[in-house]
Amino acid sequence: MVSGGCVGAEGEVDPEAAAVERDELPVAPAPSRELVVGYALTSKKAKSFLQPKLRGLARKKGISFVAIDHKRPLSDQGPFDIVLHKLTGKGWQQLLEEYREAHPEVTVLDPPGAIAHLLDRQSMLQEVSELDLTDRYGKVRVPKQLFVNTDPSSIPAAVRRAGLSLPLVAKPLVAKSHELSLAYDPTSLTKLEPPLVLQEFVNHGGVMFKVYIVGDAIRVVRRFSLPNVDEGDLSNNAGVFRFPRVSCAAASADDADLDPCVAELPPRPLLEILARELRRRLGLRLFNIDMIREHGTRDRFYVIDMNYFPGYGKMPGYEQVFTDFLLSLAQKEYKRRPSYSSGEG
Ligand SMILES: O=P(O)(O)O[C@@H]1[C@@H](OP(=O)(O)O)[C@H](OP(=O)(O)O)[C@H](O)[C@H](OP(=O)(O)O)[C@H]1OP(=O)(O)O
Ligand SMILES: Nc1ncnc2c1ncn2[C@@H]1O[C@H](COP(=O)(O)OP(=O)(O)O)[C@@H](O)[C@H]1O
Ligand SMILES: [Mg+2]
Ligand SMILES: [Mg+2]
Repeated sequence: MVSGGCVGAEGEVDPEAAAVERDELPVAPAPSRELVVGYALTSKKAKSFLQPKLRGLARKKGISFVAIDHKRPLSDQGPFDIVLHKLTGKGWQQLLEEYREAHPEVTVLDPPGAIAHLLDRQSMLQEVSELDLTDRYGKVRVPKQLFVNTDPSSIPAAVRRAGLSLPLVAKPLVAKSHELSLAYDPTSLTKLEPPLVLQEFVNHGGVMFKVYIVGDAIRVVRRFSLPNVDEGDLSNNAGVFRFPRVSCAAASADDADLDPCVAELPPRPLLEILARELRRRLGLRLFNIDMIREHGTRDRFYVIDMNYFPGYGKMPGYEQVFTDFLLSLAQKEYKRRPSYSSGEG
């Protein structure tokens, strides 16, 4: 059996923490009053995220979660120290932007503009692609992909021109739509419904890695994924195969008896660089990366999906990670205040 694994980001040096250690900055006392975290989430998300264990631990640490009415101005509610949100809709975006402008002292997780980058599968992987990460621990790439918004009959020619090889994973442009399919042959490409992103299918042994990011913390879990496709499958299959959400919670692969070459977690230093760079480039603190290892290699990885504020309720130890993260934000905000630097804090 391959044991499950968690990756922490202890290797990173926080310059502020280092300064405190050297006694160059006074240590900020924990905020003496309660930390109020307003949340604007769907009821499904509130249920999966705000589990009793999280609420209980938060209460012990002086954090309270307060539901936000997404139809009313935020300034009439609260006051909040932190706002957590995952709602779409123009009305909400507008209310949130107005609130951010009026209350720069409140940490909004995360800025709507930065989130928008992950809501569209065409822009989602752009930073990973530009980063083109290669170091001694491995390479991280994006599968060759093509955005199509043309007449379906012209898709085979567009695919040929772009030099993409079959089979292709067809993904709706809008990331919150999860109706994906696999197209094995050119004719089946004409049955697809644009706008789509077509991505080369990469064999990876049926296991993928969910890399969860919460501020500076990183945790990784294994999930079952699509099996390899071989030459025989390619010549014997035709058509478009819709596939269900293979990476759902029920399919956690952390306790399965897996081929160690397939199941070995991506090297931690590689994930640390990847997460740090993406946090910085995207301006996001709450997201996840879906990664696969090219079958038959040890160190060639592909990022296939990224999600804003994913299903953290399934991340081992998320209660501790999240409450620590929220407290660290409060500390940072406290240190930014003028009263802190003038020594009155
Ligand atoms: O519902 P959950 O807990 O499975 O979380 C979904 C995520 O599942 P996972 O983290 O893989 O377990 C899911 O991740 P995947 O896209 O399946 O990789 C999405 O983040 C999904 O959000 P949205 O539908 O894209 O807006 C997430 O849905 P929301 O909870 O945000 O609605
Ligand atoms: N390029 C790819 N190569 C191989 N498998 C893929 C590829 N893209 C997606 N998959 C499989 O399809 C699943 C869903 O695709 P993903 O892009 O993560 O969409 P979603 O947002 O619905 O999770 C992945 O978890 C993985 O199992
Ligand atoms: Mg995914
Ligand atoms: Mg997704």
